Amino acid sequence: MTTTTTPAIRTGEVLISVDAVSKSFTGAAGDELRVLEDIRLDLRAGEIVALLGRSGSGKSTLLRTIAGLVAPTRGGVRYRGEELRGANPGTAMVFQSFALMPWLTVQDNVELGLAAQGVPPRERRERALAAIDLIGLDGFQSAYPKELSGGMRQRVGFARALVLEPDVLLMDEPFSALDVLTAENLRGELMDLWETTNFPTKAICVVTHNIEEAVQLADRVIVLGANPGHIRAEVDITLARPRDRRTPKFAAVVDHLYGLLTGADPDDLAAGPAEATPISRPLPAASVGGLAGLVEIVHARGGRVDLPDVAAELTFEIDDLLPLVDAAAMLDLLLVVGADLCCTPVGEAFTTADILRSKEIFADQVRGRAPLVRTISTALANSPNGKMRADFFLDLLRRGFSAEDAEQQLDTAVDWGRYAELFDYNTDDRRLVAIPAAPIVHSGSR
Ligand SMILES: Nc1ncnc2c1ncn2[C@@H]1O[C@H](COP(=O)(O)OP(=O)(O)OP(=O)(O)O)[C@@H](O)[C@H]1O
Repeated sequence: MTTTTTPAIRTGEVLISVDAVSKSFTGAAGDELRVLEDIRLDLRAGEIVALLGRSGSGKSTLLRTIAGLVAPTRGGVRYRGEELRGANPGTAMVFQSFALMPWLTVQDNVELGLAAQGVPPRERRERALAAIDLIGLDGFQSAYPKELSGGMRQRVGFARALVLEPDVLLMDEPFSALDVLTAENLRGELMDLWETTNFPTKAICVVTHNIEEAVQLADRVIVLGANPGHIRAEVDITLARPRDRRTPKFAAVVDHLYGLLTGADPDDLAAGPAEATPISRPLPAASVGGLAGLVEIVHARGGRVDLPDVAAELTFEIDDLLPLVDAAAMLDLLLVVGADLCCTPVGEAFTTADILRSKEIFADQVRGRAPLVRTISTALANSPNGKMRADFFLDLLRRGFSAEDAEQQLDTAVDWGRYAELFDYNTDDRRLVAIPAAPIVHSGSR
């Protein structure tokens, strides 16, 4: 495979239009779960577009809507001007999980889509062999998936999509199930193929939560915000290819995207902390230990750190680190400035105080800024015996979250409430219990 810095000439025509798409699912309690809100997006020939966002921001749902596998609740998707009525004929998908048929050989797996299109057997065989060759699997056509490494299996996943010669190749976290080195190799090879003029595909749309991957691959990054998923920013990446992640220019783009992903979403700030509700301002999935650890790191390094540096040093995935950043920012313990994290005065007091004082500070912050903790705390204070069933809060949360996310919200609230000594959870009867305020001990009192 050859590497070239000259991009193939492509026309830039609009291939797919996502037109004011909103998508809701029905939650476990029969309520509406809003997952995408008013998404507008064109995919043009010649470009690689990355959909970047945290877990739950609706990236996969958006990709599946573009593929015609999920029907929008409102708005529509057009392929070459035609409104989709089912699967998008101009796309093929590469999945994170490879999604191969274990009982079929590599050859048969690659031929599957062609068979579904009614392509005659002889042509199927020839086209599949060419795709297998293109993606570096020559000689493995008779192997079964279980005989292949993860990287080889994903090559089959690519061959199976590319053999269809789709206008737009859709990829849902295609490298995230692979080890770092294999992922890096396959990404590099895909980019080499993309740069050649005979690559069968005119555009690529890739879902990722990995910022460096987005910068490595994309001409344009769409940053998605959550609750519900919406486009927060669009960033053109004009770095020359092949892209070297060790250059300062590459690092600057990564920093910029980090800032966009971690900074306060202007839409989230519409309501101040006091007016926000448990549903409009969900708790980030961060334990007290995790977020306190992050504040400690920032404080120990002089009160200001570069977030990508810390992530790289700790070998964190952004999905691991961002909830901690969000939680610390929500509680005003850290401030996010671009890609930097700064310790706030409250954060400094929290991290340097003794344990009792640190708990008091934490309690003040969660009462003021974490709506779910405030709601539970107030409800318990108003209940006759200071106890309430956890299911009561779960039912309320299911009006805005999936069953799994509602559980996660309650788990986080209990962890925060427990540390703040506001309430606890009794596993025997699944009730939340208010922790009575400790009596104030005055000096001299007995
Ligand atoms: N078929 C479905 N029914 C109900 N809820 C769904 C369905 N598909 C997705 N969701 C919910 O929609 C939200 C967004 O999911 P989606 O997988 O699109 O997000 P994502 O950004 O791709 O997340 P991840 O990176 O974790 O895959 C989640 O809360 C998920 O639980």
